Amino acid sequence: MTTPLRILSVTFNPALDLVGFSSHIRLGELNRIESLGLYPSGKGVNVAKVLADLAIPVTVTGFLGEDNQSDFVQLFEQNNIRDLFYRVKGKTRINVKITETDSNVTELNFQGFKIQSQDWEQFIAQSDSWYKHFDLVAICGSLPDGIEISQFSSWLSHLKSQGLKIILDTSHSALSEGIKAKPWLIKPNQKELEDLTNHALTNLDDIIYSAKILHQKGIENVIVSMGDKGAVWVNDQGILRAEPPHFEHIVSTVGAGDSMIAGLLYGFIHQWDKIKTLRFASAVSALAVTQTNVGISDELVLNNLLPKIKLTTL
Ligand SMILES: Nc1ncnc2c1ncn2[C@@H]1O[C@H](COP(=O)(O)OP(=O)(O)OP(=O)(O)O)[C@@H](O)[C@H]1O
Ligand SMILES: O=P(O)(O)OC[C@@]1(O)O[C@H](CO)[C@@H](O)[C@@H]1O
Repeated sequence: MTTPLRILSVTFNPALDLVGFSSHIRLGELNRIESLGLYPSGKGVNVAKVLADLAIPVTVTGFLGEDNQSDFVQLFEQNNIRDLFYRVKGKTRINVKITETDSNVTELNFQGFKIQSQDWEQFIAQSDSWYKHFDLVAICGSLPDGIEISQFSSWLSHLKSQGLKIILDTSHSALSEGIKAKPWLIKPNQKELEDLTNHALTNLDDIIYSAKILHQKGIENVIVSMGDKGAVWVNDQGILRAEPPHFEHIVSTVGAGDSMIAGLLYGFIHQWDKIKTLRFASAVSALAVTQTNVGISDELVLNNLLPKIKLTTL
């Protein structure tokens, strides 16, 4: 039997997500919001939450504000998530997420804490031994102020040179600079891919063309997520498209992409083929949009979703 892959999930800029519902948001006016929850989150934390629900051992790291860490600590303890977060002075940010009746989700993501150069230096010194303990490192979400983008990119290259498989799920300059390190997998959504290529991608052919170019540049797996239109996965084995079922009622799309990353990791750990892996990842992410928070709330519902994912080899 082969040794299971060991997973590290990194969140440099976590958040407490304040999730709510309003029939209609009026800009510039007072809006009364129904509270749906306050969840310790951030992209890599969400990935870990889903993996923990799927009974996969996972370690988390990144930066966490020491002044409001209790909800995170409780989450990690209750879910057996190994906590290697580096504590920094101050508070982790709160992000606001509001779903409206028409399923539109408005997100207000705040900037977060500022990382001091000594925090970054200590963090990367610790990361130098990751290759001994982990196989796959998922680096998820935005970079807080204080992390120089060029340092970030050369750090990624260093991790890669140590033999780690890097999954990079970020945006803006962290993505455009990060891909220079040729991560093993990236999962931009359509908007992130548009920003990266500087083109409006109006149809599936355009999206696939751009994904292929990134793949040819040395990124082994390029997966573009397209919200309710599903995802396409370009790698050496070809192009695979997944389409989720249609949901009349969306609770919150927040964390759908993170749930997809967790589902992909689950497939890699079990050495599933590409079709089985993307089917599972798509079902996990589709489940996420029916909930206020990420996670596998009901395995039966997840299993019922699996046959409803349409897969097409293109
Ligand atoms: N409305 C929806 N119905 C069904 N499945 C959905 C819907 N929205 C998203 N998904 C599923 O979730 C996946 C990821 O969604 P999306 O492209 O919105 O990711 P994202 O923008 O990275 O999300 P986030 O940053 O909030 O985690 C999609 O590929 C799809 O499988
Ligand atoms: O500001 P970032 O780091 O890009 O994204 C942060 C965030 O929007 O991502 C998660 C959903 O994917 C949320 O839990 C969190 O608030």
